[in-house]
Amino acid sequence: MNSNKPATTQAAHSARILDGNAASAAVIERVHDSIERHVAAGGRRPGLAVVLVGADPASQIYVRAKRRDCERAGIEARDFDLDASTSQETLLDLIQQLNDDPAIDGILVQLPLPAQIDEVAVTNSIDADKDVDGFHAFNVGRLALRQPGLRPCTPRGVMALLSFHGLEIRSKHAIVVGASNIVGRPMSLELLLAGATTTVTHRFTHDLEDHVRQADVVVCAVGKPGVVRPEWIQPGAIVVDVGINRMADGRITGDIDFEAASQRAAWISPVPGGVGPMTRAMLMLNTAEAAGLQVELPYHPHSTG
Ligand SMILES: Nc1nc2c(c(=O)[nH]1)N[C@@H](CN(C=O)c1ccc(C(=O)N[C@@H](CCC(=O)O)C(=O)O)cc1)CN2
Ligand SMILES: [Mg+2]
Repeated sequence: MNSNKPATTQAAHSARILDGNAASAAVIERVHDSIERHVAAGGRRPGLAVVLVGADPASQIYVRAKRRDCERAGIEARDFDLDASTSQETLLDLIQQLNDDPAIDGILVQLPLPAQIDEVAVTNSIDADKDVDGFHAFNVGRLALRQPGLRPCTPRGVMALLSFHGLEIRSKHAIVVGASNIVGRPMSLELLLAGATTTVTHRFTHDLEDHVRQADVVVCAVGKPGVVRPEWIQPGAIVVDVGINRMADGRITGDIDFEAASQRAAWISPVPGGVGPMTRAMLMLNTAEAAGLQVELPYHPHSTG
């Protein structure tokens, strides 16, 4: 993880770095402290079921990293590695057992799932109180109605990354590029909740350039290098790159040309070392919260609007 460019290669650029490695380490440390205090007082260690179906190489990397994060956070990870040919019925049966297991506080089913399995049916079968990915329709609905419960990890991680660096986004004009269920849509709800004027663009949007040019905050989550051109970025904007694109040489890169965008933006998140580690840190935070623990955060969360 993070074996290529470190997050600190900023000397020649004007933009400051939104450092996901530092911010995520600080969150995991607080989660760890809270759990160890709870266990020392006789409480049960939080348990996370980590379910991986098949052998998608990227998913294997993420799941391995999440299991390592559990060790750092003091969370008991229980591993379920299922064959790629697993039926939907078998997976739903496992989820039912985990829903009923009092030692399990959180259930994570790594996405994407193999084609024979309906992702929506699976995410909605998880007990909403154990839905540490925040993908269940009930939890997304709560976010939409300003009653946040368990919140999707990547959008919550973006908000935490901004807060960690002291960035206030209330009243700013934010654009979300990409409207996926796991990032773009809940991202727009998080930004609304924090009081940003929020535009969501997607594959049917005309004039993406005009929208980006007006934005104080650009969150790009498409998974296509170059989809937002650096010259569209307003000088002084905050740029959050959620894209993860694997290049032929094995390196990963974001959706936006980091070097060029750094010449215009005031703040920018790198790939790797930006949003990715925050996604994993929020999974640890959500698991502690699902276990009923209160975690003192190393930043002031955005007030809700
Ligand atoms: N059940 C879920 N599935 C998926 C989610 C999710 O939140 N829950 N999100 C994405 C993938 N994802 C989490 O699982 C994820 C992506 C990237 C990273 C990360 O740490 N990235 C590193 C680089 C990693 C590398 O070297 O490849 C970084 O950006 O620095 C963590 C989690 C889809 N599925
Ligand atoms: Mg996520």
